[in-house]
Amino acid sequence: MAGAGTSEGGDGLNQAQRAAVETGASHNLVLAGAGTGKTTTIVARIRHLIKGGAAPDRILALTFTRRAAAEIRSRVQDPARASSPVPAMTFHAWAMREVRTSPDVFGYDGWSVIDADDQLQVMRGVLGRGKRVEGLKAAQIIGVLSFARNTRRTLADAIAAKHPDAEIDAKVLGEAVRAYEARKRERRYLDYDDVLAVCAARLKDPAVAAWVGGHYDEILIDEMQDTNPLQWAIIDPLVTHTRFYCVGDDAQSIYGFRGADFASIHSFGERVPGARVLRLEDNYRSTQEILDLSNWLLEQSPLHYGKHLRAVRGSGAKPELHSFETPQDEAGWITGELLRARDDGLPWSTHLILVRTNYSGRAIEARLVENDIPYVFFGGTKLLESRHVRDVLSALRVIANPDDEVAWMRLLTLVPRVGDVTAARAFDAVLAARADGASARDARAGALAALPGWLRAGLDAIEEAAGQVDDAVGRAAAMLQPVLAHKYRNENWDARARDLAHVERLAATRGSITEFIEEFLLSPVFASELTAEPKDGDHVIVSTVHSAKGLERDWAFCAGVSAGAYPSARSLGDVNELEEERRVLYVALTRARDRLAVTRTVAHTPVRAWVGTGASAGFVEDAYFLGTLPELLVRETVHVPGRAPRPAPPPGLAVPAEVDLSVDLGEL
Ligand SMILES: Nc1ncnc2c1ncn2[C@@H]1O[C@H](COP(=O)(O)OP(=O)(O)OP(=O)(O)O)[C@@H](O)[C@H]1O
Repeated sequence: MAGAGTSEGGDGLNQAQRAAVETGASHNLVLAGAGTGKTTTIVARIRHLIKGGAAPDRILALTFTRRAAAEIRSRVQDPARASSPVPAMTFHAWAMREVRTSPDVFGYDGWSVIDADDQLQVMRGVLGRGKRVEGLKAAQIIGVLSFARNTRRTLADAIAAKHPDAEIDAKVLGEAVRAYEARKRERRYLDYDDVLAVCAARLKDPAVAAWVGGHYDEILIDEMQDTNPLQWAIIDPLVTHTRFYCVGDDAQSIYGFRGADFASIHSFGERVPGARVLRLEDNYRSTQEILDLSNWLLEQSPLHYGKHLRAVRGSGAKPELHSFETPQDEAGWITGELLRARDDGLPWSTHLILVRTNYSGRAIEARLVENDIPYVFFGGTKLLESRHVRDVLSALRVIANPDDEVAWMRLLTLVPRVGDVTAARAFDAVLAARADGASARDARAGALAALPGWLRAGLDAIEEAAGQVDDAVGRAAAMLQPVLAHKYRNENWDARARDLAHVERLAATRGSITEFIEEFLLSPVFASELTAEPKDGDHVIVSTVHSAKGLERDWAFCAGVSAGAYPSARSLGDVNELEEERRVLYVALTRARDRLAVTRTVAHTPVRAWVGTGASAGFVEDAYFLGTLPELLVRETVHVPGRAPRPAPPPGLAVPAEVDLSVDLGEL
């Protein structure tokens, strides 16, 4: 079995890591492969800065997820010294914090942040008012608009990239988008992309850039490969005012669909004058056999990553490849392995199960539940995006921003016998009263007079508790409890009620309703992370690959690595999407320390997909990543049971019978 990773020096870092931690250059990019210690290095760098005298609050760590931010904070924090924590947060959360703490500089005071679901409501409202766009649905328009903004392309270019075959009337689309933007302005909404766009726009002013940059000695960015051009537009103007320390792996870039351009990391040196590029090449996580399979996968790519991971830990067991007939068989085998390991004394926390999508994990989750195996799912529904939570938040949102039409409509239509028309009329009355100078409370008193009294009284009570956000959440949940218990009576209401208690707890330390909602919209927490109550904290992790960055476990099961899923049939025909799919599988394979089991269901036919329409259309043949896998790299087991041949029919049945296939015409 592999030995422990060897580190030189007393700080647990190897030479390349130490050089990366102690670098004296103003700007640095640590370009490194999976498991080579990027997180270790970023944490050591922050400690190094603090040891060198930097105040923790003059350091900023930007991460891709709330979990990664929490991990950095906890690993940096020296329990012996109660120093103030280093700010570590997601890019969006930080941009919003800048906007909120300096309204004189950024403006947008009193505007509300809306998420994808609200954006869709606003867009549907626009399309419903006669701006129909043939060829694109509301969600697709929102998607392509976001892609254009994150990649800083024109909408026409984004359409050409995302919907090359759609026949769209550009003028009609342009009008719909303008109407959508006007609607957002009118309602004082900032969507997810606006938060970054406001920052990027204001930072173009050199005085603003100097002022913001002046707050930090160093900004560290994790997962730099997933940074998109809009985020670069925030980084660029700050380069002359603070130091940047970026860490990334081009082979782990899996957010191209959101506009990230993994190749931009290669031009870091040119984009950031004076930048030093440092490399980490020794993998401390996995055994060489696991890395051999991961290296092979990257080598099959037409892109040149120039990466070849070496295992400090040396040799171990070969990765396994298991083929099953159905996803249920696959799930059954995985759970069987977990139970066997448990019998052998291994804790549940030995295991990580990686799935491609929330949906594809269902069969495995069902088996885990059936076998009473404690697990936490990473990925899935974001707590603040689930319907019942949104219902309760709508009551808080109308207090935080009385002009919030989407929230008003959601709240009012929860009231029994109130439909869209009555709700819209009540909302218009709130707006009219406010335009006449009425306070929010008086506006509600008039506009909601014809609706049940509990609504007005409940909203007044929430407003009174607004400074104590958990209390405000509790009051909103209590006000809506009867209607929600009825609405979700057949949809697991008890579990939903428990979620609401979690939301109340999350709100406890937040200063205002706006701060609370924005923080959790911009850096989401997954419902399952909070609600799972694993025994003794010992549990299996099931994670989508996109939520698995930074994770590692002794055993990793990569499930559903079947033809049609890796790459997904959707991405066939587009080389960029295809290569992104390869990187998704690469992230999955590189999570295992000792045992990697790749499982799949066997395809009965080669994967062929019809791609595109018009002249460019055609069938794309099998592009399964493991189609050409050399035998030597894995130990393969085929679990498909041989089917017993069907017995021959009894002699009387074997005579071909003619069947009446004509349709009954009835009265015709
Ligand atoms: N110098 C070292 N000596 C011993 N172990 C190390 C060293 N550096 C890193 N490790 C260990 O290697 C593993 C991977 O490190 P880390 O998670 O920091 O890598 P990473 O580059 O961020 O990985 P990924 O990008 O794949 O998530 C961890 O278990 C870490 O503790």
